[in-house]
Amino acid sequence: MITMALRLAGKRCVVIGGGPVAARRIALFLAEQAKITVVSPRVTPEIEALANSGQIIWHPQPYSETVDLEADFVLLATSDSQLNEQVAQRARSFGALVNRADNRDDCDFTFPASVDIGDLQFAIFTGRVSPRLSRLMKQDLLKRYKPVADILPAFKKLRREVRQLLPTPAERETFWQTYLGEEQLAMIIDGKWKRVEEILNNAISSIRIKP
Ligand SMILES: C[C@@]1(CC(=O)O)c2cc3[nH]c(cc4nc(cc5[nH]c(cc(n2)[C@H]1CCC(=O)O)[C@@](C)(CC(=O)O)[C@@H]5CCC(=O)O)C(CC(=O)O)=C4CCC(=O)O)c(CCC(=O)O)c3CC(=O)O
Ligand SMILES: NC(=O)C1=CN([C@@H]2O[C@H](COP(=O)(O)OP(=O)(O)OC[C@H]3O[C@@H](n4cnc5c(N)ncnc54)[C@H](O)[C@@H]3O)[C@@H](O)[C@H]2O)C=CC1
Repeated sequence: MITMALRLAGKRCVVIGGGPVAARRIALFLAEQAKITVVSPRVTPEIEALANSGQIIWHPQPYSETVDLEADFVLLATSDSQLNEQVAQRARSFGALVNRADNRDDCDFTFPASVDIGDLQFAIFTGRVSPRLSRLMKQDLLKRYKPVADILPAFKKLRREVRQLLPTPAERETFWQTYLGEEQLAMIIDGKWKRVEEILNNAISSIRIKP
């Protein structure tokens, strides 16, 4: 299995069904600027608002064979399993990649639980075993790694300084291996970034004063 971050700008995405599961996934595709069409007699208020503001197209009707499934991605999120199955087959005949919210074994791709904390991003899969566990681990990661996300801007500056001071990749690798290890990560998680920053700054200063 390959896990990857896809660029979806301009890609066509058709969503059948408009409940909370569809709403969650629409938000993800929309954030990547995909072109989204939803077909569903009823939708959540979030989906309705997106349609009203022209960010997505909503056809307020049940699925029928006349629905255009020529798309890059088709998300099946109705509560009718038989329908999901039937549409999955038709969508694949048009070459679309299919996700079915109700059947893990009939998905060409699946959604991870994703956590964004500033520039820090995690994607969690459980091999399709327990989405509930994914959700719980997501909460745990959010709490645990918030301090790491918070120091990324300061870290960016330090990394730039090291890059300027040490001309070769090998020297930079050695620097980071020497001064940033498991112990320092544990300190950052523990809220002791200032101490780690001091160590790194001292190390950088000592390179500066070398002849
Ligand atoms: C295989 C996969 C395919 C896919 O849908 O892409 C799939 C399938 C199914 N989910 C089901 C149920 C639930 N799903 C959630 C929640 C999430 N489900 C997500 C992903 C995935 N769900 C893919 C696997 C990813 C992996 O490898 O872990 C998350 C991570 C991402 C997202 O949905 O955006 C999101 C976490 C949200 C977050 O980020 O917080 C909850 C909990 C809740 O909502 O609180 C429940 C109820 C409790 C439970 O069952 O655990 C059912 C049974 C339906 C039924 O019983 O009818 C199926 C069908 C089946 O298993 O066959
Ligand atoms: N993968 C996941 O993360 C999860 C998957 N599920 C599964 O996904 C399904 C959808 O979940 P929810 O959004 O919570 O369900 P929901 O019942 O709130 O929404 C279903 C949507 O499908 C629409 N719909 C029904 N018949 C239709 C038709 N013939 N044509 C077009 N649209 C139709 C409804 O109008 C509604 O908008 C659940 O039935 C369950 O099997 C449930 C929870 C999480």
